[in-house]
Amino acid sequence: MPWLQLRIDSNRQSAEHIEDALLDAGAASVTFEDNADEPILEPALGETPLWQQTRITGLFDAGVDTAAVISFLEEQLDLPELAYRWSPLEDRDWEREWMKHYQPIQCGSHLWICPSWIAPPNPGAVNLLLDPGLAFGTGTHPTTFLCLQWLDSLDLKGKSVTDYGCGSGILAIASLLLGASSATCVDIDPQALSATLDNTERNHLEPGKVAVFLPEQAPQQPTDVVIANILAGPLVELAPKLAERTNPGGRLCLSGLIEQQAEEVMASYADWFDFDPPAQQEQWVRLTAVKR
Ligand SMILES: C[S@@+](CC[C@H](N)C(=O)[O-])C[C@H]1O[C@@H](n2cnc3c(N)ncnc32)[C@H](O)[C@@H]1O
Repeated sequence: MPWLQLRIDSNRQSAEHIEDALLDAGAASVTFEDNADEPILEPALGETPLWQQTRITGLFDAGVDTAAVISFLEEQLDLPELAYRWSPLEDRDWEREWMKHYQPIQCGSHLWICPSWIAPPNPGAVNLLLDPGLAFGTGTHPTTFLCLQWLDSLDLKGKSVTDYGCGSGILAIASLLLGASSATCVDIDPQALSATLDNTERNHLEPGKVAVFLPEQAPQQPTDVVIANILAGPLVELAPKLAERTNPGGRLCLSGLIEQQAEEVMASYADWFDFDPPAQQEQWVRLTAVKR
């Protein structure tokens, strides 16, 4: 049977609501991707970040009444003009087509991010198993990739790590697999905290090594490494808090900002940290520093 796929780009907060509406409209399955397709212009420090965008794809039988589906969704989602795109998908391999997008990614000399349905190409490497889900962080986005490359370059043996804005927990889990002794994960989104715990289990890490918290509940205890892949605005606001969370001589990694925002972000941390030269991929910049 041939299929039709319906793509909707949305912010991540609405993604679950859209998933429910697609299933209620008769979708056979719904999948999510971090949407890194659109070029970023010059967002102000607090502007909605690109990484909050999610592409939601519903798969429908080709005989579906497309107009009825759209009017059902517009009504359910209370969106009079939903932005969407229908496209056909061949019967033979729709599932494989979708899975093909998630290939193992090498991040530095040791670390690979591998979807759980593919045998790790290098079994002797440090293989982090991760499947795409609602929480951000599959390793495909440059902001995450830059952090993973940096973690891979460090000697993390016995270090304590804070992953502030943990999403899927990918950075905390990578740190632990690379030798860190414990990880404190913080996120404003409870769904990210449960995804982090699920991914910890998937990677056969001792549950006691990872602790997850909403920001207001997070202990203030400093750690040896602090990583935050958020947005320039929150990174500036969080500067005193992240400084307090970093041990003297400890390392900081900030990601989720673009070149034009780097100077302002660095200035807000300058009272406590000495910065390394920035690293860049596409328009995204990663800042790393040592606490004095
Ligand atoms: C870009 S995702 C990063 C996820 C993952 N750490 C990675 O590198 O792929 C940013 C995450 O930060 C969270 N977040 C945004 N603002 C935050 C804040 N002020 N405090 C804590 N978490 C925040 C979001 O919910 C989201 O899960």
